[in-house]
Amino acid sequence: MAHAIEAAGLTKKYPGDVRALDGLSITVGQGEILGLLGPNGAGKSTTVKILTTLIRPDAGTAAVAGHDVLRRPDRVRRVIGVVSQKSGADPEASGRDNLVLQGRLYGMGGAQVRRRAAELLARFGLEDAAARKVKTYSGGMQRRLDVALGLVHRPEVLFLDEPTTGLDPEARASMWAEIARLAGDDALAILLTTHYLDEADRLARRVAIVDRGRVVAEGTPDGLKGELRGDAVHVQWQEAPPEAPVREALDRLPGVREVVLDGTRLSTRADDGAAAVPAVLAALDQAGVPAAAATVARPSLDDVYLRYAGRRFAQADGADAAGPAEPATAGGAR
Ligand SMILES: Nc1ncnc2c1ncn2[C@@H]1O[C@H](COP(=O)(O)OP(=O)(O)OP(=O)(O)O)[C@@H](O)[C@H]1O
Repeated sequence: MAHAIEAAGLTKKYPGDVRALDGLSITVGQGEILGLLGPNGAGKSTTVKILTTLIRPDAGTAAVAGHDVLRRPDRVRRVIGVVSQKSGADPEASGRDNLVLQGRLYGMGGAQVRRRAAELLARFGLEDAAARKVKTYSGGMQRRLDVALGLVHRPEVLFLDEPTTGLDPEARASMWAEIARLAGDDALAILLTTHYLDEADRLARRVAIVDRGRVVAEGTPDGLKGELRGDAVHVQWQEAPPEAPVREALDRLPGVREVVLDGTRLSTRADDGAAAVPAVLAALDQAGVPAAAATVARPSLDDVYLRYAGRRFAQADGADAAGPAEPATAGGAR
């Protein structure tokens, strides 16, 4: 089997002429986490629905664990685990009963299913809460149970649709560790959809950036960031400056390129960010548009997204999904 997941040229239109997928292609190998990264509405959930046989594409092909999703959906369903955005657990039942019921749905018998439930409760740190109703669980515990439910029947391929949305930092970190173990120790192929750039950066061996229904960039997080030459320089104003003098000032500076002005914030790239900051600030001062602060950062996935999608991730997402930038050198803040 070449790949655990192989999708090529997927297209999908919804009523109202919404083109959710526009020729999307991805592959995921065994033991690999592919991060499908994109803002709200990019087409991530539609991709997962097609690969998990919930909906059919208008065109394109897809196979999961070697089974064609259109011709053998029954086989696909037996080898996949799906953890969707909305919890599938019964809040009125205990964690253990939820796991046992799920196992029975997959045809697992008495002792076997109880053993598997106990194993998963231990693995996900839910032993003490095993007999409690799920509605009394914290958000992090519920999410861990959701992942355990997706694993009861020992799938080969796991789909995790935004697994950490709404979790606090501690619960996110423990979920990340568990997901990494699933790909590492258990050699599961994992398709992880997320709109958190830092999550993709941290977890995924490869990232596919999806914008408007297609993959616009693909590679390892470090590889994608490494393709962006030089440093990212971010400039901040108290109030949005007029665009023309800002652009004219920066156009004249050698080594400064790819200027994107977005309200009070400007992003640009420079071969040597630390050296460029004083020149950038001086040029803006001279042009009558003095900035409040400037910082230098190593390129982030947000910068990668900006390069390929032509807009900032958070701007497309309508939320601060990018997380804080990681400053490598503090520039001339003032
Ligand atoms: N059943 C549907 N009917 C009509 N339009 C739909 C339907 N489902 C999704 N869409 C639209 O298709 C596009 C892609 O949606 P999709 O849910 O795949 O995006 P997403 O990347 O998963 O976003 P999110 O992060 O919000 O889940 C969006 O414009 C969405 O509004």
